[in-house]
Amino acid sequence: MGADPAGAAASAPAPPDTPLTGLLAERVQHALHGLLTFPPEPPEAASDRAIVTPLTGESLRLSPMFSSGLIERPVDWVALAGFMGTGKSRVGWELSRALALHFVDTDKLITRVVGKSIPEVFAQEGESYFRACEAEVVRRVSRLEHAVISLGGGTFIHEDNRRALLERGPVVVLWATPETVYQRTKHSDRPLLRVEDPLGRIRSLMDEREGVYRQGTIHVHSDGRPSEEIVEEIIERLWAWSDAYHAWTERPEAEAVSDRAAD
Ligand SMILES: Nc1ncnc2c1ncn2[C@@H]1O[C@H](COP(=O)(O)OP(=O)(O)O)[C@@H](O)[C@H]1O
Ligand SMILES: O=C(O)C1=C[C@@H](OP(=O)(O)O)[C@@H](O)[C@H](O)C1
Ligand SMILES: [Mg+2]
Repeated sequence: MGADPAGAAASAPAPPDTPLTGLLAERVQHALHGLLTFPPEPPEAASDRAIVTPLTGESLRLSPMFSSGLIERPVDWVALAGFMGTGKSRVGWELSRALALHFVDTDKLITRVVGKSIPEVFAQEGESYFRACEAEVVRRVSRLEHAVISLGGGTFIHEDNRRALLERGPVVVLWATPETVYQRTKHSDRPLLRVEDPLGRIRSLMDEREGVYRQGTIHVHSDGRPSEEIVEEIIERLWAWSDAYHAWTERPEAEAVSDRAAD
C-alpha cells in the first residue's frame, strides 16, 4: 500500500470553504439535542434505525452504577473511523452498549437531517454537499459527552474533521482487507463503490486513504473476527490508552505547567 496522506486528502473533494449555516445547521443541532432526549427505541429495532440512540435496557440500568464510579469505563467519548465496510456502524453500536454510552452514526444523522438516503444525497446534492454536512456534524458530535460516534469512511480524511476529532478524544480506526470490504459491501449501495470494478475501486481508494487513517489513536483489525471480539479488544486498548494518557497528563512537569497556567 504506502499512501501519501497529502495526496489522499487532495484527491477527495474538499468541503466548501463556508460551513453549513442557517437552516441545515439548525436542523443538525435540533436532531442531536432532540434525539438524545427522545424515548428510547426498542433495542431490537435500534441497531438498524437508530440515529442517536439513547441508553436503553441493560445499559440504562447500568448507567447509575457507571456514574457513581462503581463501574468504570476507560473513556466517556470515542469515535470509530476507517474504510467502508470495516464495521464502524455495527461495532460502534455494540461498543456503545458495552460501555453504556449514547450512540451516534454520522451517516444516519445526515440521512435524517437532510431527509434523503446517502446515495440520494450524493446523486441529487453532490458529494461536496455531503462532505459539508459531515463537517457540520463533526463539529456537533465533538461537543457531545457520553457517546460513541461511528463516522462515515471519508469523514476522517478531511483535515479539519480529523483535527477536531483527535482533539476531542481517542479515534479507533478499524481495518480490513479489500477482499473483506468487498464481501461486506457488495450487496449494499455505497455511492463511491457504484462502479464497474468495485474491488479495484476499494483497493485504490484504500491505498489513497491508508496514510490518513494511520493518524488515528488506536488501530484494530476486523478481518474474520466476530464483532464481540473486536469490541473486547477495543475496550482493552482504550484502557491502555487512558492509563497512558492519565500518566502523561498527571506527571509532575505537566501539573507544574498547568498550575502556572492557572495562576
Ligand atoms: N466483524 C464482522 N464480521 C462480519 N460481518 C461484519 C463485521 N462487522 C460488520 N459486519 C457486516 O459488514 C457490513 C458492513 O458493516 P458496517 O458496520 O456497515 O461497516 P461500516 O460502517 O464501516 O461501513 C454489515 O452488513 C455488517 O453487519
Ligand atoms: O468512505 C466514504 O467516503 C463513505 C463512506 C460511507 O460510510 P461507511 O464507511 O459507513 O460505509 C458513507 O459515509 C458514504 O458513502 C461515503
Ligand atoms: Mg457505517
